[in-house]
Amino acid sequence: MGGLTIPTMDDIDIRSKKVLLRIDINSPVDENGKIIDDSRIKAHVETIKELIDKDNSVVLMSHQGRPGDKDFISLEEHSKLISKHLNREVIFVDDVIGPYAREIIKNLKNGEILLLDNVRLISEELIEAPPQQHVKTFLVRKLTPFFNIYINDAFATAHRSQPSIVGFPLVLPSAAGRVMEREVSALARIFNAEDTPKIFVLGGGKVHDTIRIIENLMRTRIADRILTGGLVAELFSVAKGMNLNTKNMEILERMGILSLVPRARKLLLSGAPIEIPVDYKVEINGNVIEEPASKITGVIKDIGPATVEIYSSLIKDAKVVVLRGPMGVIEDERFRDGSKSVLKASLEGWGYVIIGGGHMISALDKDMKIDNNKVHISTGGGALLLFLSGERLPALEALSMSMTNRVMNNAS
Ligand SMILES: Nc1ncnc2c1ncn2[C@@H]1O[C@H](COP(=O)(O)OP(=O)(O)OP(=O)(O)O)[C@@H](O)[C@H]1O
Ligand SMILES: O=C(O)[C@H](O)COP(=O)(O)O
Repeated sequence: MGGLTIPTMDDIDIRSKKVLLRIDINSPVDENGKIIDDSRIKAHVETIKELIDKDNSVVLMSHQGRPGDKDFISLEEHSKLISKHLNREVIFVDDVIGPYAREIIKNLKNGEILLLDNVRLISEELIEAPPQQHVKTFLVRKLTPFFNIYINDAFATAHRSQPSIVGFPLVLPSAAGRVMEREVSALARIFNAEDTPKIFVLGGGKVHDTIRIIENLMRTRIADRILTGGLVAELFSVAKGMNLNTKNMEILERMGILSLVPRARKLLLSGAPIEIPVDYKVEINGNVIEEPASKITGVIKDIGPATVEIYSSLIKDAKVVVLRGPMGVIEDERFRDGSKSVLKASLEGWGYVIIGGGHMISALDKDMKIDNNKVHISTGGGALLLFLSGERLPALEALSMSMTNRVMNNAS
């Protein structure tokens, strides 16, 4: 991807070794600190299974939240969920680099799995710095001697230049795990010039990030069409000179979105193929009504049925469809139709579909048929945004560097 080649588990000898496996099981938790969605945990089962089947002993490392936040919790419950999905025992140790953890790592036998506690208990893990600096951290220096191999399966943390992500690849033979590998090869399709037409369906509330994505799509001339929803659509509607009425303008102002209007105008003037909704579902005094985009009186909450029809027909002809961010306020059942309909059209079309972002993924219904050969559901949030903005992901750079280092070491 982006010219980077990264080693996978097929490129290194991973039999009967002691493996350090960086995963991302950072999960949403409720007010009592209980995990409410274990999809990231489930995603890593395949990589762990493969390592165990190859007679390795596996030490799992992950973060959860950040110090000071409510979701900064121990990984004990995570260990139980990994164990449940793997159907095998997972030892948990409430330590990361201390003598107790190191002793257990040292004595771990082939076929055994150990989960270390939240790696962000080690303050070094919060520092963003280049790999060469992170090689010198206590985390990397204390743990490296116990391992033969480092595998990074944490695509969702690929945008962080932290020691557990970029430090180990410089000192241990390293490779991408199966989740990382799948993400990278699926996302590489986005920048493959041969797969056209490509349609991007961009919605949600992270408008500052999304405008960077659109700027990159223009720079790289990757998108044939960009269909907007959510607050992204409102920004481009204002930039096109539509009158969204005072209430919606106040919301955009409060969220700092109006400051992006000049950038949005510049994109439109440079010929960006951006489509905006022709109608919306709005809320007025608790009631839901449909209004044409030219006559908005309520608060915009979803794209309307005419827009769904136009977007769906465009999506069905695409070779690659990328969906990120919902079309409306999907937390409210009354405003989920827009997101569900564009998802349905994408799944029914003949193109390859990439779905990213927690909200859009949560709009997938259980009865929607998902063909894994043509649908990729990304585990990445921030990492996916950065990737789509055309920026390099430190995790991939470090894995790529590890390969160059190995080639050089073998030659000397
Ligand atoms: N018209 C709208 N007005 C206000 N909020 C909106 C509107 N449309 C969508 N949203 C909000 O956008 C939020 C989701 O956007 P966001 O960009 O965070 O997407 P995401 O897919 O969840 O991203 P990630 O998983 O990376 O955090 C939801 O909380 C939703 O209510
Ligand atoms: O959920 C995420 O985006 C990743 O787990 C990274 O977490 P962070 O934003 O706290 O670094």
